[in-house]
Amino acid sequence: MVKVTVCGAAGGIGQPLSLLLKQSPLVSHLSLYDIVNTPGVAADLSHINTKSKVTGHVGADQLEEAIKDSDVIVIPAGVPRKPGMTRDDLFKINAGIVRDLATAAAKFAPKAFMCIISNPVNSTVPIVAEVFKKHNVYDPRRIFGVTTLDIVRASTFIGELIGADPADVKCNVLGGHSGVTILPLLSQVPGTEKLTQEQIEKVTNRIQFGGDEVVKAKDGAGSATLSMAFAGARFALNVVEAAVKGTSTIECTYIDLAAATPEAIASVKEATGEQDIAYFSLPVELGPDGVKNTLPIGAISDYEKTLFTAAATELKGNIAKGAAF
Ligand SMILES: NC(=O)C1=CN([C@@H]2O[C@H](COP(=O)(O)OP(=O)(O)OC[C@H]3O[C@@H](n4cnc5c(N)ncnc54)[C@H](O)[C@@H]3O)[C@@H](O)[C@H]2O)C=CC1
Ligand SMILES: O=C([O-])CC(=O)C(=O)O
Repeated sequence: MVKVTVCGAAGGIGQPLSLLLKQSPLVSHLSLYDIVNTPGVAADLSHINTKSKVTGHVGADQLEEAIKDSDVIVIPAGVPRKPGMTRDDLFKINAGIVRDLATAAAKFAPKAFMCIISNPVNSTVPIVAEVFKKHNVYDPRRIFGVTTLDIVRASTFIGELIGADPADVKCNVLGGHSGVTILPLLSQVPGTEKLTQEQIEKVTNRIQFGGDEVVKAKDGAGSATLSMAFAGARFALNVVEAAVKGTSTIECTYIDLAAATPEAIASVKEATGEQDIAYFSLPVELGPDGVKNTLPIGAISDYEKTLFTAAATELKGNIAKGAAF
């Protein structure tokens, strides 16, 4: 029995994400929470002939029921960007939303795997961690910042460039989830040797600012929703599969380095010029308790080293802001 709760389920990400989760035979109860419209979304999805039960819960009064005993909680609740905004500009509104949802999770589903999509991810993950610490239920292995869209974008853009099927292109993307904190490691991807330095820098920048490309194209109507739903479902279902079936999958995800191995922590220190960073996205092997193992960064190019230094400063500021909130 696996209960997955989506908080923000009526939104641009929430609806297609819930649709993709409804298709999984691994989910037995899909619980949809939002402050609006979840009864309709739940009624609609409940007609799909997969075995999971769908329930809709609307408003703070129904949050406990929505969240209670969840195994996985996915949070795409909050406001998206408009052109000209940074992800950090969303902090003012989204920090409080995420804190309140995390508080309910800490009380009613303290063992749930928390998959945080709401931006700014670099800060919202530390917020969730601090809430869980306050309630004495913190396990850093169970809280994840969902950075899967960066990995999905890297596969797509690199695949286009080197003429490979994007589904076969695996590129680790480390660091955080905003602009220069997004660190795609192209030098580790077979087939990129043939790219010029100019091509490498251009595609790196495109991966780092892929979110802006969508925000600009949507022209005031929000940010990535469909590709995010795809990425979010992939991540959440990998977490479920690792927990239920013991399938070992490696996904890059933004975690508290308290859950990382000494080798992985040392590799972050080395790559960032000996900076102390509390949260970082690393290749994580998922298991029955969440983070089972973390892989070190591995060899990186001189160009990638310069990216790590720039990322570290911004990331540290984002983390401190979230933890202090
Ligand atoms: N991690 C990532 O890679 C990505 C993150 N995002 C972020 O995901 C978030 C959601 O984006 P969209 O779905 O496009 O926004 P949206 O505005 O379409 O949907 C957000 C939903 O959250 C709900 N909501 C607001 N306050 C809530 C509360 N207190 N409790 C529960 N639900 C609440 C709204 O009613 C709405 O249905 C944004 O912060 C966005 O920046 C977006 C794309 C990628
Ligand atoms: O760009 C945004 O604001 C939404 C997001 O995080 C992304 O698409 O990567």
